[in-house]
Amino acid sequence: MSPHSGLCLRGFGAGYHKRQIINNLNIAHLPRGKVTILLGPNGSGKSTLLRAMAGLNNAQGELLLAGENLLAQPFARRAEQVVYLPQSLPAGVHLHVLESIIVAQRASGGLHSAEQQAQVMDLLRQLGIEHLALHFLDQLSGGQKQLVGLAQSLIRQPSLLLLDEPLSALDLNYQFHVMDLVKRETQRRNIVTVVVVHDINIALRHGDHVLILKNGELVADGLPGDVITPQTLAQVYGVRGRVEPCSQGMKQVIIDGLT
Ligand SMILES: Nc1ncnc2c1ncn2[C@@H]1O[C@H](COP(=O)(O)OP(=O)(O)OP(=O)(O)O)[C@@H](O)[C@H]1O
Repeated sequence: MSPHSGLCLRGFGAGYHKRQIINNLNIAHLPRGKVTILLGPNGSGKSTLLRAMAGLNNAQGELLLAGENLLAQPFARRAEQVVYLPQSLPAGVHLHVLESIIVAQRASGGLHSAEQQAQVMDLLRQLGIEHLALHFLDQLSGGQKQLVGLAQSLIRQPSLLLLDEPLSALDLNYQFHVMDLVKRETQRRNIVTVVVVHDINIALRHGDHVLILKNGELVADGLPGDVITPQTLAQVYGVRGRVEPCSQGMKQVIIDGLT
């Protein structure tokens, strides 16, 4: 596949009014149809990077999607292509789940109502939360809200999907379910997806590609099995870890302690 069809960052910078967090970041190619996992310690700049890509923080340099620089586009045009799911949904929204997803769908130029509703219900079914369709958002649990946020993001049909810790409030079953769905939809829609997680084993198991940030700098960019090594675990997180095959042959990380 041509590298021009995916996402490429050149001399990318991001930060806040008085504080630059990321300087001159270069990422050669994040492929379409693949899930890239973004790892890094607390405060390393993961959310800042995702928010800047979505146009929600200051950004400089080039953010090329299929060769087109998103930073040069008006915000409304970029918002059609890029969806960012924050770590938590805004509080105090008194809509029911179905309405909130239809609002997101309309914001990106949706369909007519019967078709709209069928598409939303199908997505809720795939996420295993169709029973929550008529519940109010402000009466859901943390994990249920997170699943609704994911439905709001997926319904908008972005070309670049940025998910900031979408698993943090989910139980083990939903973590697997969500990563499977995100992977399936990323492939089916042939989009670029970047997911922030803290669980190294999720990255190993579900990532097609891994980026690791530390202090706003890229310290690894490659296949999960190539970049998640005892050396990077020590360098990035200050832990002693082993990467071992489990009984089914899949790689897993075991942490023995601090370095
Ligand atoms: N609104 C803000 N204004 C100024 N600095 C900020 C702001 N938000 C975050 N920062 C700073 O930017 C740096 C990177 O924060 P960021 O939230 O991007 O990290 P992260 O890698 O997503 O962390 P975590 O894993 O803890 O969510 C931190 O030092 C943080 O203090």
